[in-house]
Amino acid sequence: MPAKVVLLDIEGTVCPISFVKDVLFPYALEALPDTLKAQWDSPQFSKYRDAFPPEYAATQTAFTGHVEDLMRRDVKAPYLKSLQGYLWERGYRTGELKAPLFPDVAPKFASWTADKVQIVIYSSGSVPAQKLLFEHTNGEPANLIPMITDFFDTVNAGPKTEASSYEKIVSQHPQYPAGEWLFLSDNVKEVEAAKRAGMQSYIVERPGNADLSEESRRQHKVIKSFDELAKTEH
Ligand SMILES: CSCCC(=O)C(=O)COP(=O)(O)O
Ligand SMILES: [Mg+2]
Repeated sequence: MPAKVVLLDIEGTVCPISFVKDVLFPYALEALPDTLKAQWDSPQFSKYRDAFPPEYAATQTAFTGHVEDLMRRDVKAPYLKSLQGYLWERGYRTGELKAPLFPDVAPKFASWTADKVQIVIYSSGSVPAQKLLFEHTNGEPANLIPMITDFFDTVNAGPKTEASSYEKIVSQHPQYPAGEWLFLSDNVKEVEAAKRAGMQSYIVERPGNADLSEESRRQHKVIKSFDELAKTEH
């Protein structure tokens, strides 16, 4: 059945993993010391600080060490993801940060929109960080937000490797049963969770992504570009 909703992962699916690891993460780490010095006790920053475990929210030194450790290990803790979105905001607003979408992404957003296919995002990045990214892209148009119906992260949906998270996302859009959703992700475990929830789901294999096992290739459809999606699939 053709999908009426396309649910998209971000990192490794619409933009390269290297943009996140080599551009966004270093930007956040560089912005951190000045942000802490200027805003540690400010009402606008305290919500990010207080979301950290108390032992790390106690001092700027402990906080910085924990942020560095989490980013080094790419731990997708919601309180880190929320802080990262805050730290990236200035970079996107000043034009220093711009999301390098794969070339097929923005044109496909336009054709899905023309075909009345809903575009929904589900990423470990926080919803505010997702919105910044899609508002500031290298695409044409640069701001893809008007084409996106909804945004989900691990806070409002749950972990991306659990079927219940995909069920929750579907429950937020009850006019579209799970079978009418197509989830696209670079992560095999996420694809498997979406399938357990009744969605259609394919692996997206982009340059720079982790290698896929032969077993994954046997069990799942793998695409290298959104252009490979036939009209019968969405
Ligand atoms: C949208 S924020 C930048 C990406 C990010 O921090 C992240 O963790 C992306 O993970 P994904 O679930 O999109 O692979
Ligand atoms: Mg991903």
